[in-house]
Amino acid sequence: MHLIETRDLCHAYSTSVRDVLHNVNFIADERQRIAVLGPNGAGKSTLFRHFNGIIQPKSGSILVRGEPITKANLHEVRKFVGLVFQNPDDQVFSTTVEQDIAFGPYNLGLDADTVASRVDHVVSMLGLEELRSRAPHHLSGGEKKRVAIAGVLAMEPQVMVLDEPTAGLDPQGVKELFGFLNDLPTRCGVTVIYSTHQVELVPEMADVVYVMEKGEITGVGTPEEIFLQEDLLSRAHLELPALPRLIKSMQDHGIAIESAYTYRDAEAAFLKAFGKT
Ligand SMILES: Nc1ncnc2c1ncn2[C@@H]1O[C@H](COP(=O)(O)OP(=O)(O)OP(=O)(O)O)[C@@H](O)[C@H]1O
Repeated sequence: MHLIETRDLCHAYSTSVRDVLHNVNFIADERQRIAVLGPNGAGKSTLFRHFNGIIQPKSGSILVRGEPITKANLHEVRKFVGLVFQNPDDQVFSTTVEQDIAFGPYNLGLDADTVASRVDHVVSMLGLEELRSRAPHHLSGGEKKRVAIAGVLAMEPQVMVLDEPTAGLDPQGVKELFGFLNDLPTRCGVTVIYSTHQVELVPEMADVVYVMEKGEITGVGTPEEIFLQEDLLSRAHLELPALPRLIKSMQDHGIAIESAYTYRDAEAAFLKAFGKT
């Protein structure tokens, strides 16, 4: 049984002239890191909103732990699948950061001690100690983003869905956040699904990559399988990350070097190509 599965999912907003999602088949399993890539308007956010029942399919289905989402299980589904919105202002609204993070766990009906210990835990996991008593509306965009993530994490979902989590973060913030998300499956047994326009870190940070274009899934596979398909990438306005791009250019110039996608593999490929191993 999959944690999340969509079958031929179609969606149209009331104002849409065409389907915004068309026959989308998507699967998320335990402890996976799944990247969803695609140009603006491809339908990534719309797909994510189905995962915890914010919107419903026009046709096709969405199953969470093998069950369709119904009014009766919506609360359980939202405990199981946590969604971090693209814009943290849609999520962060309490008087202090601490209260904001506590909001979700309180809504789950947890007692005050459990809520307090969950807040402490995520504050330390995300390094938010200095922000705890600050007013969220005075935080920078990147700080707000971390608070929004902490609020969802404090509900201890089994699946964390993050809509462009790195948008608005500085390079160090992107690196830290990806490092943090990368550890979640092994550290907490959580499945991480995220959309991003930053392909550079995807080879390091995804077991499975979905590519979307105009509401359809146009590619699915490992980062290596996806980044090998030049046509697929260009149609979806995606670039090959810098390291594999450099290696490919060297190969095109006749230099004998093995293809590599992650930093570690690329380093090994360079050392081997230049006789240093
Ligand atoms: N609430 C809505 N009502 C009507 N149309 C919508 C609504 N939300 C999104 N759309 C439309 O649905 C399409 C898909 O939008 P969506 O936000 O899902 O794409 P996305 O891939 O997440 O894009 P981005 O990378 O820009 O965030 C777009 O054409 C968008 O204009």
